[in-house]
Amino acid sequence: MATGRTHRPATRSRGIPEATVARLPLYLRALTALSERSVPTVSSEELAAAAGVNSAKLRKDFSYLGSYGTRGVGYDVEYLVYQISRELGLTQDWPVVIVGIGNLGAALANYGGFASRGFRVAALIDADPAMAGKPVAGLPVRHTDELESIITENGVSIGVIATPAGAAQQVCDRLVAAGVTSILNFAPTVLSVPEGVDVRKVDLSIELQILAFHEQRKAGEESMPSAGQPRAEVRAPEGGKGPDGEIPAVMPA
Ligand SMILES: NC(=O)c1ccc[n+]([C@@H]2O[C@H](COP(=O)([O-])OP(=O)(O)OC[C@H]3O[C@@H](n4cnc5c(N)ncnc54)[C@H](O)[C@@H]3O)[C@@H](O)[C@H]2O)c1
Repeated sequence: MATGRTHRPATRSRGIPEATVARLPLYLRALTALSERSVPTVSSEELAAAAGVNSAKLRKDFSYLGSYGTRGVGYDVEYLVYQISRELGLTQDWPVVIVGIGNLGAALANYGGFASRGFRVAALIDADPAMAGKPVAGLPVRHTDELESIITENGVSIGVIATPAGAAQQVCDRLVAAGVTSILNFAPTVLSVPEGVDVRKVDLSIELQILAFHEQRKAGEESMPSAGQPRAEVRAPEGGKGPDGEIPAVMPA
């Protein structure tokens, strides 16, 4: 769902391509589900299907981790969960701040899935003085005046921006100046960041627009005259569909 824009090379220094890094969370999600069902091993085909990824690509991805599985047995689920978590840096706790505690920011703050994946919401920050001190998801909202001290005191390196688009760049600049080096941006605007700062953005309306494209194409196919008639070519967005008909809108190749 997120599109990334980083200043990093396509291959990280440890030799794992960015596209592989982007698929690791998909494998981890599928493996975690298997682990919760106490499944001990999984074949590359089964795991690829569960993650919505091609199995040859999965084997190539795992070779970067030095994980080749055992012929006839497959991959050890628990070990892969550990290995991928370690590779993604999830074996440590990441304090995160959310800036902009409106409809979206409050919903994100209330989402329990961050904590279970190693992301602790350290503080909720908003510019509205009327919100300061009000509890949201068990945390008092802090005023933006405190942004820099909150970042420093909590050792925060990841910031989430859920402000209106017009405020996002200024919030981003303050976060970066205070020491944040990774930003998840929900505001519908492109952020400028210095070298070494990673930005991922999430835009559900872009996902809906891609689905609308496919809906339109399906409707066009249904009303198409029989074979032999000329038809206009409609190109699918880059990436095409996944194995289960899923449209990987932003999955890197
Ligand atoms: N990415 C997505 O899929 C998606 C989905 C929904 C909303 N959004 C975007 O998320 C943002 C928030 O949407 P919302 O519905 O929660 O809006 P909202 O108006 O309910 O909340 C915005 C909050 O940001 C605060 N704010 C404004 N300027 C600020 C600043 N400089 N510093 C700190 N806080 C500030 C406001 O006081 C308010 O509490 C918008 O940009 C919206 O377009 C994105």
